[in-house]
Amino acid sequence: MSTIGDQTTGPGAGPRATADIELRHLSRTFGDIRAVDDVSFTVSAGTLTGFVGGNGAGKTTTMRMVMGVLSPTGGEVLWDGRPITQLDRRTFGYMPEERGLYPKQAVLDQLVYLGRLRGLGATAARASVTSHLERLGLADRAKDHVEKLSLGNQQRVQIVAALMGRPRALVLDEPFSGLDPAAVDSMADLLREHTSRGVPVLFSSHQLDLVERLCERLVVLARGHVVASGTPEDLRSHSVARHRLVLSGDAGWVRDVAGIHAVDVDGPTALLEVVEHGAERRLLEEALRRGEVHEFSPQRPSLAQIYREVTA
Ligand SMILES: Nc1ncnc2c1ncn2[C@@H]1O[C@H](COP(=O)(O)OP(=O)(O)OP(=O)(O)O)[C@@H](O)[C@H]1O
Repeated sequence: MSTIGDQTTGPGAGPRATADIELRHLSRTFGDIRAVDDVSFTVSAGTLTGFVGGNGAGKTTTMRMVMGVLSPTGGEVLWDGRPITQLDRRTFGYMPEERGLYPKQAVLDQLVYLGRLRGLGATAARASVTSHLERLGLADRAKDHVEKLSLGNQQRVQIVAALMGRPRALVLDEPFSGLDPAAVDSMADLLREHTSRGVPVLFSSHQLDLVERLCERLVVLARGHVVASGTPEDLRSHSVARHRLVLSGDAGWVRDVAGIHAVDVDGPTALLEVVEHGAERRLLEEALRRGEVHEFSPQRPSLAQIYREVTA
């Protein structure tokens, strides 16, 4: 068995990895279903990229094509600027949607075995697994059979399986699902250590608050298409501006102001979208004419709001 990497255990040690994963016009059909349709984006070296989209949007299918589990019906995946090979993929850490641990094998033995399959030497595999189990609070469960672990702890074992050694890239399908807040924090720290040494990380998630907190870049998929991508700030700058208005009297009249969409009105408080440039000025003049204005402030759109807009 060949050995990939060195004897170091932590993700932060050793030389930097600096290659990108590029998806170019990737498509996949299943019969009549266009599960993934002309998807292009880059997971840049050292970048944590969140992959979001509703159920059935095509995230898992896309990740499977990146990992060579499924072949594309169109397009290609590049690694380091050239078509990706199975050998390249052996150096990636992958957490598939179907988790596939052996229930009746001890955690440590199973992970060391998986590390050996990934090309790690026996000593390096054991050292990396042990250090990851400690980081994820599972050191005392190393000798337990996987089936004895709670679902959340089985998920932690899956994380170790994907992150151990020194993967050159990470492709993680819902890695945060089922984790408690402490495990989410440990996982986030681990991912940051990988990105800080140049590893491109792509992970899917339905937890938009978490994606917003962690990601430097985002790709939003809907019905097999990329409907938005970029940094959270890029996406925000394309979002419809929202303002909060607080008056001394009832704010119901704002519903009739041209160019303004009243998202929510509750007594003297209104949440508004400015759909026509300059309408906020008209609105404010009218508000001042009618009485006191306690607050008129732009609202920073949440990722959840942006997500609803781009996938509508
Ligand atoms: N092996 C398959 N055979 C037929 N259809 C499939 C197959 N795999 C996926 N699909 C279809 O492709 C579409 C995309 O599915 P996919 O699992 O990639 O979405 P997803 O974004 O990962 O969804 P979720 O968030 O629910 O996991 C869906 O319509 C799904 O039913």
